[in-house]
Amino acid sequence: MIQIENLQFSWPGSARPTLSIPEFKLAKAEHLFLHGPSGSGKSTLLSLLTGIHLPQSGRIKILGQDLSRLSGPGRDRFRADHLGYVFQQFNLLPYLSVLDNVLLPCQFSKLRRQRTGEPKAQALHLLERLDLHTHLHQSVSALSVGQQQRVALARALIGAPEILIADEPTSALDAERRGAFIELLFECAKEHQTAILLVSHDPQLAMHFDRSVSLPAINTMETHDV
Ligand SMILES: Nc1ncnc2c1ncn2[C@@H]1O[C@H](COP(=O)(O)OP(=O)(O)OP(=O)(O)O)[C@@H](O)[C@H]1O
Repeated sequence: MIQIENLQFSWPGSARPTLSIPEFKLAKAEHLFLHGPSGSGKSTLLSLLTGIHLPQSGRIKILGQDLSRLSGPGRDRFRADHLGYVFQQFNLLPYLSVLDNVLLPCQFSKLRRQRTGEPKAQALHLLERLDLHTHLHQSVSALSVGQQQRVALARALIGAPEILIADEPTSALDAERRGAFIELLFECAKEHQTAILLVSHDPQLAMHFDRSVSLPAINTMETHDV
């Protein structure tokens, strides 16, 4: 699903690479928990896996596709077709309703639209599972941070992408909502054989995953804030 070889990435102006990863793999349908100290490069790695940034050297293959071989618009299309993602800042569109935000991936990707069959019905189902069905037509900017986090999960899951990438997706949720969030995540993943790569500082989440990896263990650069 994900294959990294000899990856090197430096932020512009940085004296040394943030990431230097000789090898990393995520298998089909594998659920991986990624952790590491603040500043160790977890979000940077996710931005490379989602094709938002490109490494200066090395290779990232997602579903066999080398991301560096795609154009910018090609990477956007690839991401829309195959990846569901929940970013730390959610990246919801504030002027759209909850329902329309969840439906967005089906507008950007014909593949995701075809996989859902009936996008609106699936959006409603996901929002109901996340206890957001009474907020369907509300603007997302009027929601609490925890509610926005759950909208971002529903948006990531619609249309059954092959890989779900999530950066601290439960940080704003209370224990009960975190339980519902994780339950839905794994239920959808099981149903569609979705691989999950989830970054979190919450060690309690690790037990739900097949494998737990510390970023400093795979990154040969020592970058974290001490
Ligand atoms: N847009 C950017 N431009 C320049 N440097 C950046 C940028 N984003 C992150 N960095 C730097 O890259 C390093 C890794 O940051 P990153 O956000 O990937 O860490 P992280 O492990 O996700 O941290 P946290 O757990 O606090 O979210 C840090 O030194 C940070 O300052």
